Amino acid sequence: MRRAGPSEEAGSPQEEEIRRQAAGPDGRRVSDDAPVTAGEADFLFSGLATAAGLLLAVSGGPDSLALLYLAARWRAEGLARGEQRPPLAVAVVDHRLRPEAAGEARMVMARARAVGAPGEILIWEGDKPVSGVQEAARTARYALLLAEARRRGASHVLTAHHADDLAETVLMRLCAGSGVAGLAGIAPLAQREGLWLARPLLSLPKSRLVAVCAAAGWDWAVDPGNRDPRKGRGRLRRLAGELAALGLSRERLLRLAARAARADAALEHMVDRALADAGALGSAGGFSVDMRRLGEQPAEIAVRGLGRLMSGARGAGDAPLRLERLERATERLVAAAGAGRPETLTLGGLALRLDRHGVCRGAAEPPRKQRAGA
Ligand SMILES: Nc1ncnc2c1ncn2[C@@H]1O[C@H](COP(=O)(O)OP(=O)(O)OP(=O)(O)O)[C@@H](O)[C@H]1O
Repeated sequence: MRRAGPSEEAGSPQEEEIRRQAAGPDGRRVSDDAPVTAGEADFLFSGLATAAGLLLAVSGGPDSLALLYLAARWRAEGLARGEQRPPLAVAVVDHRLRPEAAGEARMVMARARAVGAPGEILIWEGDKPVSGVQEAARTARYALLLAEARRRGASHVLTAHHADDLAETVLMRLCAGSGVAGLAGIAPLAQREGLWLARPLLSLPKSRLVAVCAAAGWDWAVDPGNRDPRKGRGRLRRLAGELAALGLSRERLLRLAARAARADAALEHMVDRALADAGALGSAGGFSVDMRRLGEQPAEIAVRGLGRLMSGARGAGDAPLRLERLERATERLVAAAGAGRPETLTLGGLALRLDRHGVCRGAAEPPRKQRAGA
């Protein structure tokens, strides 16, 4: 008898569960314009009930105002039923890049007060770079949010990333030729500098978050996330209809992300074993690994293993390693280890030295001056 294979049409387990919980008694599909129900929010926030505290990152756009509304309702209704709920606080970052941002920040503070959550306006002070300002703003934003969470004793920073953000990210990564980890898109929960970054709304389309604000009678700022339609994400957003007509719909992109995330988790599990097998030792500042043993693994596992050791040895704020460079470095080290030949190379601020026994040691590259004098 032929066993049924995995269904191509099934959504991610989380999506399915939300549809099941939110569908009416007759099991109808939830409309993309329906506000998020209290039952759905219970499910979306269920993993956060025992957190030490939640800091909500609210920009004043409809997505993050909906996050504020839903989290505050979930907390109030849960407490009223005698259930455990963490304290909430709100933070808005004024990057001092747009004059309207100050007014938007005040509006967010008023909403926070209205739901009884303490709030803080965080300012990105100082000179702004001429190029790459959006990237620098994002880095500064997360640093400010994490510092504020720490100050308040919150364990989690919550952002309002949603399904359209996730689909767009996957599309951008496809365009950039990313690997499996990149195609997994945005993680619903990730550790960042000893705190948690949580995105509880990732399975909901943006239209449902707009519907939450509309139903609550909450005005929102003209979406600060709206981008120039001629560039990057804005351009992809403009093409979304055409891509969907070709079959590259939001649902398919989400399915791809869920499958990539599943494959990524399996590969990471293999990396754990491969590194233990290759006697890997790592700390902030350096690592060592038997490259000959690591090189016996499939190339994907060797690349990830070396990448993980390097990330651990580098600073938390360092720019991520470029995948192509990591792939080339792994290839060179594995080939040299196999031939019993010493090799030295530098990558991402680390010097990687392979001895003739196949042991590779990575350490922070000495500053240029010191090297010149050495
Ligand atoms: N100025 C801000 N203040 C507080 N939170 C913000 C601000 N801007 C964005 N956020 C939070 O980040 C989420 C994502 O926002 P947005 O899509 O604009 O980010 P991005 O620039 O694409 O960067 P990334 O997706 O990497 O965070 C928002 O839903 C909100 O929770």
